Amino acid sequence: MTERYSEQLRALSEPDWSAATEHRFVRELCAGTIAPGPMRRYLIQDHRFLDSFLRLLGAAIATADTMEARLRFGRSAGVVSGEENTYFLRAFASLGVGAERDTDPDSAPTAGFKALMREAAESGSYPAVLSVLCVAEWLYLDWAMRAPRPLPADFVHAEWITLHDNPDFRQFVSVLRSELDRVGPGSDAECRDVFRRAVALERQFLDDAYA
Ligand SMILES: Cc1ncc(C[n+]2csc(CCO)c2C)c(N)n1
Repeated sequence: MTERYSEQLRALSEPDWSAATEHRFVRELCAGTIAPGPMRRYLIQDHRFLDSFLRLLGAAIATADTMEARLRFGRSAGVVSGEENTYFLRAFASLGVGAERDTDPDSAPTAGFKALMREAAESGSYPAVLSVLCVAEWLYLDWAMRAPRPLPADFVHAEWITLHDNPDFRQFVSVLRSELDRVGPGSDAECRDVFRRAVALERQFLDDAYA
């Protein structure tokens, strides 16, 4: 039996995929034991990631080759712009994040992600855009769905997990994987390159929370 194309890409991205999904940040977040310092640093950097991510979703809306996919990306853009953004604002208030939200420089992995997302968006290539989106969503679902229950009491921890493991999000990851299975093999070299670089950056992004 041949493996799904998206699963082949995931396997090729090892050992970075497992290093990210089993990262110290993930373990401490899911246990509710993560120190405020790394949580703050992570969220400040991640909020910047979200801005470029929205641009990438815009590129997916623009480059998708079916209307059905375009509609799905449009709905996801609404979620990221709504619920997800308010989580950041409430979490910043709870963690006492002030001016550093704007003044801290971009970390190297944040800058790398912004560059990769811009590159994919500007390529105009639906398979390249899908490769980055698929990593950013599927890798998060992969660790979030394995979080031990009950979830931590602090909403800063618990909500970051449920944002990445809920029925709508699972369905979105399933669409992204099906789309990549469908169009990826026609642009194999490009997808392998972009997917692998995105997974390496995910791992570095998590490492950076403890830098
Ligand atoms: C470095 C980094 N990689 C992936 C995600 C996950 N993520 C980012 S935007 C988005 C879409 C809607 O939730 C998702 C799942 C993240 N937050 N930070």
